Amino acid sequence: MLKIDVPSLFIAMTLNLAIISVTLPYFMGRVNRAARCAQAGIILQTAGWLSLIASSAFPQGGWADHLLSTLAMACVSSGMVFNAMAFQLWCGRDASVRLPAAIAVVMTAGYGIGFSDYAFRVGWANGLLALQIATVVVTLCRPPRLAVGRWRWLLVICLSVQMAVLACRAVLGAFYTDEFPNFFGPYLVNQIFALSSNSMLVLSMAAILLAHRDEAARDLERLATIDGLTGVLNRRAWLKQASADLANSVRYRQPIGVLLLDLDHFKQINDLHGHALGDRALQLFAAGLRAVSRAGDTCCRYGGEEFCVLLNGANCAAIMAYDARLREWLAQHSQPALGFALSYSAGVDMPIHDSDSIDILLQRADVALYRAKAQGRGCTLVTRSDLALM
Ligand SMILES: Nc1nc2c(ncn2[C@@H]2O[C@H](COP(=O)(O)OP(=O)(O)OP(=O)(O)O)[C@@H](O)[C@H]2O)c(=O)[nH]1
Repeated sequence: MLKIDVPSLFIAMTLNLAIISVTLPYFMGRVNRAARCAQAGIILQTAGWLSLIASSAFPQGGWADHLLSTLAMACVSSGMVFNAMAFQLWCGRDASVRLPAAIAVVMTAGYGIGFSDYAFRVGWANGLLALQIATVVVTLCRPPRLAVGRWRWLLVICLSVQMAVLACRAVLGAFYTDEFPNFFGPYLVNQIFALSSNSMLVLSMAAILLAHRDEAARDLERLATIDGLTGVLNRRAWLKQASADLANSVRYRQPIGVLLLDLDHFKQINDLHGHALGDRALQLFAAGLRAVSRAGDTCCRYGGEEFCVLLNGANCAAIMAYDARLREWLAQHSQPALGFALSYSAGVDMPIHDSDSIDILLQRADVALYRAKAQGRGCTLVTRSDLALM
């Protein structure tokens, strides 16, 4: 008959947790809040298990046992709070974990106060830890704000197993104390808990690393598509999006247009006010584009001091209205923010033939922009006079 030695399993698990706590920051890096929360959660869980094992070295019910066991409960439950924060962040939500945090506080306080009553403390601690995990499972099951991988379901499985075993321990400890008189004894529920804790630890680590990899992939995607200085799309990402939008607008016979914008005398701005203020002018301009854009408008930094907007569902009048809103926004904001008025020239184009590509639209808009510059800057011209009728 196979003998399952409960204390050895718990010691092995605590050792694994300790090794993970030390090595995880090295492999994962402390790159963002979610990673730091996950690492803090694992460190606290390790501290909790170490305290629990240390408590068994002292006389049962004595002050050292009382202190170390209560500390263990505080660490384990707050470790779960930090892990829950990481899960929230990885799902694209804010790190709100009020309910698990409140359960951690209430559970630890009640455990410390009622420590002398074995049935109470075991029922209370295990029951509330199970409830705390249940709140985390429910949150994980809610639809995430970001497209996340299957790690979410892996965590749901791991946590649900832990929750079920904790709930059993709560019931046995509180109502069938004779069958569950201590934590490290060779009782079936202890053996199941020790085995499941070990295997769930391995699976949870895999899920955490997968979640972290998901996030790293999202960061890379963002870096590859967003202009670092202004926060709007870069040219490559915009061209991809604009080509798809143009194809759709041709298919569904919807109007669409391109507005190519170039800041006026930007070299002079850099020369007179310095490169840093030049950068701020670019950021302000991008903020203006975002402020006046509506759903369906996609703007990007086309390069240097040149920007581009694709206006879905917009005819020429709507594009000129966008342009007027932008000029008004800049008139209000550029002087107070920069100390000088920021102006731009722009060219507008819309498709003539179904086969017109986004590159052709941009080429024609660039010709109109060139004419606007030649006419003295600070104005927006359309490529052909008949566009105004579209
Ligand atoms: N501060 C800053 N300047 C930039 C950036 N990218 C490009 N520039 C500057 O933008 C200036 C563009 O100058 P030009 O192409 O001569 O255009 P301009 O001075 O705006 O003249 P017009 O377009 O004819 O009105 C150059 O001096 C570039 O160095 C940037 O990221 N930050």
